[in-house]
Amino acid sequence: MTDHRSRFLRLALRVEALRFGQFTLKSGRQSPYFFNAGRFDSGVAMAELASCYADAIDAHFAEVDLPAFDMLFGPAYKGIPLATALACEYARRGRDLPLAFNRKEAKAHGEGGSLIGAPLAGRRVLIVDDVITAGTAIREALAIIAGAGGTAAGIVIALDRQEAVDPATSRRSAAETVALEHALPVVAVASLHDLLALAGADAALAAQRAQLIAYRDAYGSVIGD
Ligand SMILES: O=P(O)(O)OC[C@H]1O[C@H](OP(=O)(O)OP(=O)(O)O)[C@H](O)[C@@H]1O
Ligand SMILES: O=C(O)c1cc(=O)[nH]c(=O)[nH]1
Repeated sequence: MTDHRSRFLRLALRVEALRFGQFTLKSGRQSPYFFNAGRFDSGVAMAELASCYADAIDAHFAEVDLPAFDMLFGPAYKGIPLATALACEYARRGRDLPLAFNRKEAKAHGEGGSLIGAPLAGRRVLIVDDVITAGTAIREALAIIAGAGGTAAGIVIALDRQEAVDPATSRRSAAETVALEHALPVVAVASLHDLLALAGADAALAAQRAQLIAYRDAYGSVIGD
């Protein structure tokens, strides 16, 4: 497993952003695990997370000659601190990227509207979010960017849960579906596959493995090892 994957998973377990139990997802599915990006709730934890995102992005785009994106967008709510922390990490690495995010409810006073930050028009925008399950949040973000005159250049998430939108009809994951439909790269720092690999090698996680596999077999894009 590449360094940024295992660093991220161990960090997420340490700050209890990754937890095991029974959770209801936005899609209504009952999941034996949950990734709560709200638990990166200190400067050090958020800075470490941002460095994992930047390493994953740089590894993915290493072969591209021109900068593949020139702006970051964080969808409300959890994408907002993630995109902001990533912008700070890129500044630390010598790249100053414009940054924007949205409000879930438009504001009628003051500056008004639902977009905050640098203008999206004419930019190649990298969407920064925490997790993809069914892809609903990412589709909304794509519509916001297009509506504001920007061009989506890619999507980066911390965790790809690798779930099919409707497993009865297709086992293609939501992330792969969005990638194909919009011809966009979807970069995940880590995936359920990586979490299962870690669970297989780590005695403290071994007890979770059977439930993760049962869930993956019910909803996942990948079945079997
Ligand atoms: O792929 P999906 O099925 O859309 O699920 C993943 C999305 O769900 C959560 O967002 P939520 O809408 O709960 O908002 P939050 O960021 O305000 O917590 C999460 O932060 C992802 O953005
Ligand atoms: O599908 C979701 O709603 C979801 C899954 C997850 O692991 N984390 C999260 O914030 N949302």
